[in-house]
Amino acid sequence: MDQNALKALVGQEAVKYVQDGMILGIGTGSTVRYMIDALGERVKNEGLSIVGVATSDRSAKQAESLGITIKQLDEVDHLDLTIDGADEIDDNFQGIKGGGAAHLWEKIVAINSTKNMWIVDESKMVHHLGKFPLPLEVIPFGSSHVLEKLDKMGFNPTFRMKEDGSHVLTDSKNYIIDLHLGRIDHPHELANTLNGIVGVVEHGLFLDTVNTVIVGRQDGPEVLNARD
Ligand SMILES: O=C[C@H](O)[C@H](O)[C@H](O)COP(=O)(O)O
Repeated sequence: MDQNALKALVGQEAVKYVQDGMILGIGTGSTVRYMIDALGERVKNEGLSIVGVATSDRSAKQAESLGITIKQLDEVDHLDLTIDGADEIDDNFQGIKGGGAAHLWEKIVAINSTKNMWIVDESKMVHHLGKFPLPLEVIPFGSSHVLEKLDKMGFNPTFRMKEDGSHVLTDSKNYIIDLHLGRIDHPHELANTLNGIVGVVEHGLFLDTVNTVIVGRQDGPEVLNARD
């Protein structure tokens, strides 16, 4: 199976955990796209009744096009389960997200969700975080000074740019700075440091967040329980 087939596999597996009446957080990314497709099938074929809260405009649009009811986070009083992708997951089930520039909304949805499930192909499982550049969502105002500060701190930062030379913009119209760290030995310490930098809205370290990971492996989906 190629990478896309593994992504489709975990997307289809994840929707088996969705129950009638749930309020579901819907993540973002190429893996979640398959999950949304599979969810749309269940809504259409089984009459599954759920409300989705999307972590990006793209996911909301796709879900609505498939007949899935979407509400804003502030219109619901809780979320039962959120299904999202990830860029890296380490041996302690800590993760990096934000490769698709959606980690701010994803984190807000995740912390308001009773349970969090991540779906990934096996290439995302790593022993140590940090090979994947760590995304930061930053306010455009003064962002070059934030970049300079991050550079002086040794974080090897770059703005994420489009091919036309303009900044990648998040759904909140902010910029993304990627930190090329190579290896993150102390993710909680790094998270605290980044939380203290004015102008950084949110970083892509998702620590102590996920309950269940579904990994797409060549011999089928593997379900890992991270924490209850
Ligand atoms: O910002 C994007 C999200 O955090 C995605 O969930 C993450 O980047 C994984 O995306 P993909 O499934 O496309 O690898």
